[in-house]
Amino acid sequence: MEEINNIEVVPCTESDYLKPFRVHYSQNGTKKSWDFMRTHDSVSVLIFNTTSHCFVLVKQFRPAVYMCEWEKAKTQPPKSAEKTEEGAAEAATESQQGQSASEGESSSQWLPASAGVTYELCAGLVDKPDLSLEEIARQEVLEECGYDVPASKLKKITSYRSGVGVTGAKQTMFYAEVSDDNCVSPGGGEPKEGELIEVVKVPLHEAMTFAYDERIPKTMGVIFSFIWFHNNMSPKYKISTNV
Ligand SMILES: Nc1nc(=O)c2ncn([C@@H]3O[C@H](COP(=O)(O)OP(=O)(O)O[C@H]4O[C@H](CO)[C@@H](O)[C@H](O)[C@H]4O)[C@@H](O)[C@H]3O)c2[nH]1
Ligand SMILES: [Mg+2]
Repeated sequence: MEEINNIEVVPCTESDYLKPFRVHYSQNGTKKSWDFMRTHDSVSVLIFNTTSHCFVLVKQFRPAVYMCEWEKAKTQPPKSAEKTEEGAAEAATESQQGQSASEGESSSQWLPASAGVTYELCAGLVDKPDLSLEEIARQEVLEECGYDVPASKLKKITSYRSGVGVTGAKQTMFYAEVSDDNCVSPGGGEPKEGELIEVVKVPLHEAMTFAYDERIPKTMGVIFSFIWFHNNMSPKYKISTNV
Protein backbone atom coordinates (compact mmCIF):
# COMPACT_ATOMS: atom_id res chain seq x y z
CA MET A 1 0.00 0.00 0.00
CA GLU A 2 2.70 2.46 1.04
CA GLU A 3 6.40 2.53 1.57
CA ILE A 4 7.37 3.74 5.04
CA ASN A 5 10.95 4.65 5.88
CA ASN A 6 13.10 7.40 7.43
CA ILE A 7 11.32 6.89 10.76
CA GLU A 8 12.35 9.29 13.48
CA VAL A 9 10.62 9.51 16.85
CA VAL A 10 10.80 12.81 18.73
CA PRO A 11 8.97 14.20 21.78
CA CYS A 12 5.69 15.94 20.90
CA THR A 13 5.91 19.34 22.59
CA GLU A 14 3.10 21.14 20.74
CA SER A 15 0.21 19.76 18.70
CA ASP A 16 -3.03 20.81 17.05
CA TYR A 17 -4.39 17.31 17.69
CA LEU A 18 -3.37 16.27 21.21
CA LYS A 19 -2.59 18.13 24.42
CA PRO A 20 -1.20 16.18 27.38
CA PHE A 21 -2.09 17.26 30.93
CA ARG A 22 -1.86 15.99 34.51
CA VAL A 23 -4.85 16.55 36.79
CA HIS A 24 -4.52 16.44 40.58
CA TYR A 25 -7.67 15.72 42.57
CA SER A 26 -8.99 14.19 45.77
CA GLN A 27 -11.30 11.18 45.74
CA ASN A 28 -12.98 10.35 49.07
CA GLY A 29 -10.21 12.26 50.84
CA THR A 30 -7.33 10.52 49.01
CA LYS A 31 -5.10 12.70 46.87
CA LYS A 32 -4.65 11.34 43.37
CA SER A 33 -3.39 12.39 39.97
CA TRP A 34 -4.03 11.23 36.41
CA ASP A 35 -2.25 11.87 33.12
CA PHE A 36 -4.56 12.40 30.19
CA MET A 37 -4.76 13.93 26.76
CA ARG A 38 -7.20 16.48 25.43
CA THR A 39 -8.29 15.74 21.88
CA HIS A 40 -11.26 16.27 19.57
CA ASP A 41 -14.51 14.32 19.74
CA SER A 42 -15.26 12.33 16.61
CA VAL A 43 -17.93 10.81 14.41
CA SER A 44 -17.91 7.47 12.62
CA VAL A 45 -20.26 6.09 9.99
CA LEU A 46 -21.28 2.51 9.18
CA ILE A 47 -21.95 2.68 5.44
CA PHE A 48 -24.03 -0.03 3.78
CA ASN A 49 -24.26 -0.11 0.01
CA THR A 50 -27.70 -1.45 -0.89
CA THR A 51 -26.73 -2.04 -4.54
CA SER A 52 -23.87 -4.41 -3.81
CA HIS A 53 -24.97 -5.49 -0.29
CA CYS A 54 -21.53 -4.57 1.01
CA PHE A 55 -20.25 -2.51 3.91
CA VAL A 56 -17.96 0.31 2.85
CA LEU A 57 -14.90 0.64 5.08
CA VAL A 58 -11.70 2.65 4.89
CA LYS A 59 -8.21 1.29 5.16
CA GLN A 60 -5.34 3.57 6.12
CA PHE A 61 -1.86 3.69 7.52
CA ARG A 62 -1.97 4.63 11.22
CA PRO A 63 1.39 5.79 12.57
CA ALA A 64 0.31 5.08 16.18
CA VAL A 65 -0.50 1.45 15.32
CA TYR A 66 2.71 1.08 13.34
CA MET A 67 4.77 2.40 16.26
CA CYS A 68 3.16 -0.12 18.64
CA GLU A 69 4.16 -2.92 16.28
CA TRP A 70 7.60 -1.36 15.87
CA GLU A 71 8.17 -1.28 19.65
CA LYS A 72 7.07 -4.92 19.87
CA ALA A 73 9.29 -5.94 16.95
CA LYS A 74 12.31 -4.28 18.57
CA THR A 75 12.03 -6.50 21.63
CA GLN A 76 10.99 -9.63 19.71
CA PRO A 77 12.87 -9.77 16.40
CA PRO A 78 11.20 -12.13 13.94
CA LYS A 79 12.46 -15.72 13.87
CA SER A 80 13.97 -15.28 10.39
CA ALA A 81 16.27 -12.52 11.73
CA GLU A 82 17.41 -14.72 14.63
CA LYS A 83 18.21 -17.69 12.43
CA THR A 84 21.41 -16.29 10.95
CA GLU A 85 24.28 -14.80 12.88
CA GLU A 86 23.99 -11.72 10.70
CA GLY A 87 20.37 -11.30 11.80
CA ALA A 88 21.30 -11.66 15.47
CA ALA A 89 24.07 -9.07 15.10
CA GLU A 90 21.67 -6.67 13.42
CA ALA A 91 19.17 -7.00 16.24
CA ALA A 92 21.90 -6.38 18.84
CA THR A 93 23.13 -3.26 17.03
CA GLU A 94 19.59 -1.91 16.94
CA SER A 95 19.02 -2.29 20.66
CA GLN A 96 22.20 -0.31 21.35
CA GLN A 97 21.21 2.55 19.08
CA GLY A 98 18.14 3.81 20.93
CA GLN A 99 15.43 5.94 19.26
CA SER A 100 17.18 7.12 16.14
CA ALA A 101 16.46 7.45 12.46
CA SER A 102 18.96 4.74 11.60
CA GLU A 103 17.11 2.37 13.92
CA GLY A 104 13.96 3.07 11.94
CA GLU A 105 15.67 2.33 8.68
CA SER A 106 17.04 -1.02 9.71
CA SER A 107 13.82 -1.99 11.55
CA SER A 108 11.74 -1.28 8.47
CA GLN A 109 13.64 -4.07 6.70
CA TRP A 110 11.55 -6.47 8.71
CA LEU A 111 8.48 -4.35 9.49
CA PRO A 112 6.42 -3.54 6.41
CA ALA A 113 4.00 -0.60 6.19
CA SER A 114 1.14 -3.12 6.35
CA ALA A 115 1.95 -3.53 10.08
CA GLY A 116 0.32 -0.12 10.60
CA VAL A 117 -2.64 -0.40 8.21
CA THR A 118 -6.06 -0.83 9.80
CA TYR A 119 -9.65 -1.33 8.61
CA GLU A 120 -11.96 1.31 10.07
CA LEU A 121 -15.36 2.88 9.74
CA CYS A 122 -15.35 6.11 7.78
CA ALA A 123 -14.66 8.61 10.56
CA GLY A 124 -13.51 12.09 11.34
CA LEU A 125 -12.76 14.63 13.99
CA VAL A 126 -15.38 17.07 15.25
CA ASP A 127 -13.27 20.12 14.59
CA LYS A 128 -15.83 22.47 12.98
CA PRO A 129 -17.94 24.04 15.76
CA ASP A 130 -20.48 25.54 13.32
CA LEU A 131 -21.44 22.17 11.80
CA SER A 132 -23.79 19.54 13.26
CA LEU A 133 -22.43 16.03 13.90
CA GLU A 134 -24.60 14.80 10.99
CA GLU A 135 -23.08 17.40 8.67
CA ILE A 136 -19.53 16.51 9.73
CA ALA A 137 -20.34 12.83 9.17
CA ARG A 138 -21.80 13.64 5.73
CA GLN A 139 -18.61 15.42 4.72
CA GLU A 140 -16.45 12.49 5.87
CA VAL A 141 -18.58 10.04 3.85
CA LEU A 142 -18.06 12.20 0.77
CA GLU A 143 -14.34 12.93 1.28
CA GLU A 144 -13.24 9.50 2.42
CA CYS A 145 -15.63 7.17 0.54
CA GLY A 146 -16.99 9.24 -2.36
CA TYR A 147 -20.73 8.89 -1.57
CA ASP A 148 -22.86 12.03 -1.60
CA VAL A 149 -25.74 11.50 0.83
CA PRO A 150 -27.84 14.17 2.56
CA ALA A 151 -27.17 14.67 6.28
CA SER A 152 -30.81 13.73 6.93
CA LYS A 153 -30.07 10.18 5.73
CA LEU A 154 -27.58 9.65 8.55
CA LYS A 155 -29.17 7.82 11.46
CA LYS A 156 -27.52 7.95 14.86
CA ILE A 157 -26.71 4.47 16.22
CA THR A 158 -25.29 5.61 19.57
CA SER A 159 -22.39 7.45 21.18
CA TYR A 160 -19.72 6.26 23.60
CA ARG A 161 -16.45 7.24 25.22
CA SER A 162 -13.31 6.09 23.45
CA GLY A 163 -9.94 5.76 25.17
CA VAL A 164 -11.35 6.37 28.66
CA GLY A 165 -7.91 6.08 30.27
CA VAL A 166 -6.18 8.52 27.95
CA THR A 167 -8.59 10.88 26.19
CA GLY A 168 -12.16 10.07 27.22
CA ALA A 169 -13.30 11.67 23.96
CA LYS A 170 -16.85 11.06 22.74
CA GLN A 171 -17.47 9.30 19.45
CA THR A 172 -20.91 9.38 17.85
CA MET A 173 -21.67 6.56 15.44
CA PHE A 174 -24.04 6.90 12.49
CA TYR A 175 -25.53 4.51 9.97
CA ALA A 176 -25.86 5.48 6.31
CA GLU A 177 -27.48 3.48 3.52
CA VAL A 178 -26.04 4.39 0.14
CA SER A 179 -26.46 3.04 -3.37
CA ASP A 180 -24.15 3.04 -6.37
CA ASP A 181 -26.19 6.04 -7.61
CA ASN A 182 -24.83 8.10 -4.66
CA CYS A 183 -21.23 7.36 -5.64
CA VAL A 184 -19.77 10.57 -7.10
CA SER A 185 -16.01 10.03 -6.67
CA PRO A 186 -13.53 7.33 -5.67
CA GLY A 187 -13.08 8.93 -2.21
CA GLY A 188 -9.66 8.51 -0.64
CA GLY A 189 -9.57 11.47 1.74
CA GLU A 190 -8.16 14.95 1.38
CA PRO A 191 -4.68 14.74 -0.17
CA LYS A 192 -3.98 18.33 0.92
CA GLU A 193 -4.44 17.19 4.54
CA GLY A 194 -2.07 14.28 3.91
CA GLU A 195 -4.85 11.70 3.92
CA LEU A 196 -4.26 8.53 1.92
CA ILE A 197 -7.27 6.30 2.29
CA GLU A 198 -8.25 3.12 0.48
CA VAL A 199 -11.98 2.42 0.25
CA VAL A 200 -12.75 -1.27 0.75
CA LYS A 201 -15.97 -3.26 0.56
CA VAL A 202 -16.90 -6.14 2.83
CA PRO A 203 -19.78 -8.29 1.53
CA LEU A 204 -22.63 -8.61 4.01
CA HIS A 205 -22.40 -12.40 4.15
CA GLU A 206 -18.72 -12.19 5.15
CA ALA A 207 -19.16 -9.46 7.75
CA MET A 208 -19.25 -11.55 10.91
CA THR A 209 -16.27 -13.69 9.91
CA PHE A 210 -14.42 -10.47 9.05
CA ALA A 211 -15.36 -8.90 12.41
CA TYR A 212 -13.93 -11.75 14.47
CA ASP A 213 -10.86 -12.47 12.34
CA GLU A 214 -8.04 -11.29 14.59
CA ARG A 215 -5.57 -11.41 11.70
CA ILE A 216 -7.39 -8.42 10.18
CA PRO A 217 -6.41 -5.32 12.20
CA LYS A 218 -9.49 -3.19 12.81
CA THR A 219 -11.16 -0.80 15.21
CA MET A 220 -13.75 -1.68 17.81
CA GLY A 221 -16.20 0.50 15.84
CA VAL A 222 -16.12 -1.94 12.92
CA ILE A 223 -16.84 -4.93 15.14
CA PHE A 224 -19.55 -3.21 17.16
CA SER A 225 -21.33 -1.74 14.13
CA PHE A 226 -21.37 -5.06 12.25
CA ILE A 227 -22.98 -6.68 15.31
CA TRP A 228 -25.43 -3.75 15.56
CA PHE A 229 -26.37 -4.28 11.91
CA HIS A 230 -26.77 -8.00 12.46
CA ASN A 231 -29.07 -7.40 15.44
CA ASN A 232 -31.09 -4.53 13.97
CA MET A 233 -31.10 -4.80 10.19
CA SER A 234 -30.99 -8.57 9.66
CA PRO A 235 -34.72 -8.99 9.02
CA LYS A 236 -34.66 -6.24 6.38
CA TYR A 237 -31.73 -7.74 4.47
CA LYS A 238 -32.48 -11.40 5.27
CA ILE A 239 -28.96 -12.14 6.46
CA SER A 240 -28.06 -15.65 7.39
CA THR A 241 -24.72 -15.75 9.18
CA ASN A 242 -23.35 -18.24 11.62
CA VAL A 243 -23.11 -15.82 14.59
N1 LIG B 1 -4.02 12.64 15.05
C1 LIG B 1 -3.36 13.37 14.13
N2 LIG B 1 -2.05 13.59 14.36
C2 LIG B 1 -1.33 14.31 13.48
O1 LIG B 1 -0.15 14.54 13.69
C3 LIG B 1 -1.97 14.81 12.31
N3 LIG B 1 -1.52 15.53 11.29
C4 LIG B 1 -2.52 15.73 10.47
N4 LIG B 1 -3.62 15.15 10.93
C5 LIG B 1 -4.90 15.28 10.25
O2 LIG B 1 -6.02 15.18 11.10
C6 LIG B 1 -7.11 14.79 10.30
C7 LIG B 1 -7.74 13.61 10.96
O3 LIG B 1 -8.59 12.96 10.05
P1 LIG B 1 -10.08 12.64 10.41
O4 LIG B 1 -10.78 13.89 10.82
O5 LIG B 1 -10.64 11.85 9.26
O6 LIG B 1 -9.99 11.74 11.69
P2 LIG B 1 -9.40 10.27 11.76
O7 LIG B 1 -7.92 10.29 11.81
O8 LIG B 1 -10.02 9.43 10.68
O9 LIG B 1 -9.88 9.74 13.17
C8 LIG B 1 -11.20 9.27 13.38
O10 LIG B 1 -11.32 7.86 13.16
C9 LIG B 1 -10.63 7.02 14.09
C10 LIG B 1 -10.94 5.58 13.73
O11 LIG B 1 -12.31 5.28 13.92
C11 LIG B 1 -11.00 7.34 15.50
O12 LIG B 1 -10.17 6.58 16.36
C12 LIG B 1 -10.81 8.80 15.80
O13 LIG B 1 -11.31 9.08 17.09
C13 LIG B 1 -11.61 9.62 14.78
O14 LIG B 1 -11.38 11.01 14.98
C14 LIG B 1 -6.58 14.41 8.93
O15 LIG B 1 -6.81 15.47 8.06
C15 LIG B 1 -5.13 14.20 9.21
O16 LIG B 1 -4.32 14.39 8.12
C16 LIG B 1 -3.31 14.55 12.10
N5 LIG B 1 -4.03 13.85 13.01
MG1 LIG C 1 -10.95 9.85 8.98
